[in-house]
Amino acid sequence: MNPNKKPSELHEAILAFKPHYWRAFRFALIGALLILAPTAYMFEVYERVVNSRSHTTLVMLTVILVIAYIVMEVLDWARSETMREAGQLLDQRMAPRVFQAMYESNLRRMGPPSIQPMNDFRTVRDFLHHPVLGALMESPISLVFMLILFLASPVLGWAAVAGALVQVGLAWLNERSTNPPLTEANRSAIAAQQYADGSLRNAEVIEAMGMLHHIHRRWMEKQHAFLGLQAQASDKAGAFQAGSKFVQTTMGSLLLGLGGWLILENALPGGPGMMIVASVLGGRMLAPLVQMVSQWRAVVNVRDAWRRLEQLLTQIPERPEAMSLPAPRGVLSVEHVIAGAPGSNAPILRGIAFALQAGEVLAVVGPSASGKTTLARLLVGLWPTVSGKVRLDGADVFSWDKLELGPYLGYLPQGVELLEGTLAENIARFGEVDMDKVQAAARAVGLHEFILSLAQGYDSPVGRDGAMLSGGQRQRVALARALYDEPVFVVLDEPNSSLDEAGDAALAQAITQLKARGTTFVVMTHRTSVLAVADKMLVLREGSQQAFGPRDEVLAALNQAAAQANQQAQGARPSAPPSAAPTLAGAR
Ligand SMILES: Nc1ncnc2c1ncn2[C@@H]1O[C@H](COP(=O)(O)OP(=O)(O)OP(=O)(O)O)[C@@H](O)[C@H]1O
Repeated sequence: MNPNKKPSELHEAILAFKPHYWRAFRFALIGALLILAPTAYMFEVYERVVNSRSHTTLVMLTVILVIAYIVMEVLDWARSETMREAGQLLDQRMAPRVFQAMYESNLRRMGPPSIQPMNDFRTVRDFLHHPVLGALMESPISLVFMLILFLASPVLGWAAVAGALVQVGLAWLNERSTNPPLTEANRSAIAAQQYADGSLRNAEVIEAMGMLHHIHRRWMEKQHAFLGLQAQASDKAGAFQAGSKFVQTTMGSLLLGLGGWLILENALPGGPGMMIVASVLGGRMLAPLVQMVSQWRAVVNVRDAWRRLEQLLTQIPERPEAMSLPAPRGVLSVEHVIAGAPGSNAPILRGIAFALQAGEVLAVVGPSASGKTTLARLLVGLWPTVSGKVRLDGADVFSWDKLELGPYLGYLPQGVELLEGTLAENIARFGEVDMDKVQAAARAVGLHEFILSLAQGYDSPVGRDGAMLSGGQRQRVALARALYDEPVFVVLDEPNSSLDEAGDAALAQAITQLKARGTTFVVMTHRTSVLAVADKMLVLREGSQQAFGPRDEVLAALNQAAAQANQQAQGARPSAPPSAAPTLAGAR
C-alpha cells in the first residue's frame, strides 16, 4: 500500500473505532487462553486429587473450573457486545453518508435503482461481530501455543509449524479457487434481485399482457447462473473445509504420537503430561485457521461489499458545505449550456441560451426526444452541465444547497412521483404541514373540493407511489406540491399530460395567479392551453435551440416556416392534397 495514499472514507470510518477493537482483542485473547482450563483441570484432578485423595481439593478445583467457564462465556459475550457497539457507532457515522451516495447515484442514473449499497453497508457492519473476525482476533494465541510446544521440544514445535503451514496453504488454495466463482455468484445474485425488483414495479403491465411467463424465464436464467456459481464455489469450499478439519484433528493425535515417541527416546522433559498437553495445544492452535477456512464465504462477501461501497463513495463524494445564498427572486439565465446525462459523454443539449425575468412564463416545445426533460432537470439543478451555467439570480443552480433552495423552487417531473403518506404531507413536501398553505396550493390546482369530499379529507393516505389516486389526481397533487408555499421559480414537465379540460383550465389559472405575484415558470408542454398564458416560447429540436423569444413572435415564425415548407411540398408534388394549416403541433 502506498504510504502517501489517503485512506478511503470507509477505511477512516472503520479505523475510528480502534479502541473498541483493542478491547475486543484483549477479551478474545484471555478467552482463548482460558480454553486450556479443562485440560489443566484434567491434569490437576489426575495428579493432585487422585494422589492426595482429597475431597476438598476436588471441590476447589471444580469451583475454579466453573469460574473459568463463566469468565470465558462473559468474555465471549463482552467481545461480541464490544464489536456490536462498534458496528452501531459505524452505522451512526456512515449510514447517512451511504444513504446520500445511494440516493445520488440513483439520481444520476448510475445503473438501475437499487438499495444494494445499504445491503453492502449492512454486510460490512455486521462483519464486525462475525465469528470469522473473532477467530482472527484469537489467532495470535496460536503463536503462544506454538511457543509452548517449542519450549517442550523443538520437534513438537516444528511439527506444529508444519501443521500450521499446511492449514495456511489450504486457506490460500481455498481463497484462490472459491473467490472467482463466489464474486461472480454475488454479482449474479444482485442482477437477479434487481431484475425481480424491476418486474415487481411493472407488475400490472406484465400481468395484463401475459408477459409473466417470459419474465419468469429470464429471472430463472439469472437465478440459475447465480445458483450454479454458488454450487461451484460450495463444492470447492467443502473440499477445503474437510481437508482443513482433517489436518486439525489429525494434528492433535499426531502430536500425541510424536510425544509418545519422544518419551520412548527419553527426549520429552515433561513426560506423559507434556505429551497430552502437546496433543491439546496442537488441536487448539489450528482452531482459528479452521474457522476462517470454513467461513471463507463471509470474507468474500464482505470484501465484495466493501469494494462496491468504496467505489460508490469515491464516485459520489460528500457534498461540500454550500455557501448560504440570499433568497432568489426568480431571475433565470441559461448561459450557452451544453449538457448530457450524468456519466455520459454524449451531449443531449447543445448551445442553449436564454434568460427570463422574475414573473415571466416560458413554454418549452419540441418533438419527442428533443431534450425538454433534460432541460427541466438542468433548470432545477438535478443534472450538471458540461459547459455553460444555469443561474437563478446569478447563482449556479446545480451547486446551490438543495435544502436551502428547495422551498423557493417547484418541480413537477414527467413521471409523477408521490410518496407514501397523506395528501397534506405530500403537498407540504413532508415538512411541517401548514394547512393554510396546503389548502391554498390544492385550491390553485382545483383539488380542494375533491379532497374535502374524501372521508379523511387532507389526511387521506395516497398509498404507495400514490396508488390510491387516479392518474389525473396524482398529477394534480404533484402540481399542488410544486406550487406549495408559492415558490419563486417553478419548472413543470408536461404538467397536463393526465389532466382533463377542467384540470387544464385550473393549471392555466394557477400559473396566471402565481405569475402575478412574481413566480417565474418554465413549462414543458405539448398543449396549447399553457401557451395561452406564456410570455415567451422556446423551441427545441434534436437538442438545439431552434427559436426563443416572445410567444407571438416565435409562433408567427413557426407558422411562417411551416407555411413555406407546405408550399415547397405542394410545389414538388402538384397532385398532393393541400396539407393542414401550420400549427404548434407541426413544430413539435
Ligand atoms: N438518463 C439518460 N441517459 C442517456 N440518455 C438520455 C437519458 N435521458 C434522456 N436521454 C436522451 O436524451 C434525449 C432527450 O430526452 P428527453 O427526455 O430530454 O426528451 P424530451 O424532449 O423530454 O422527450 P419527450 O417529449 O418524449 O418526453 C433522448 O434522445 C434520450 O434518449
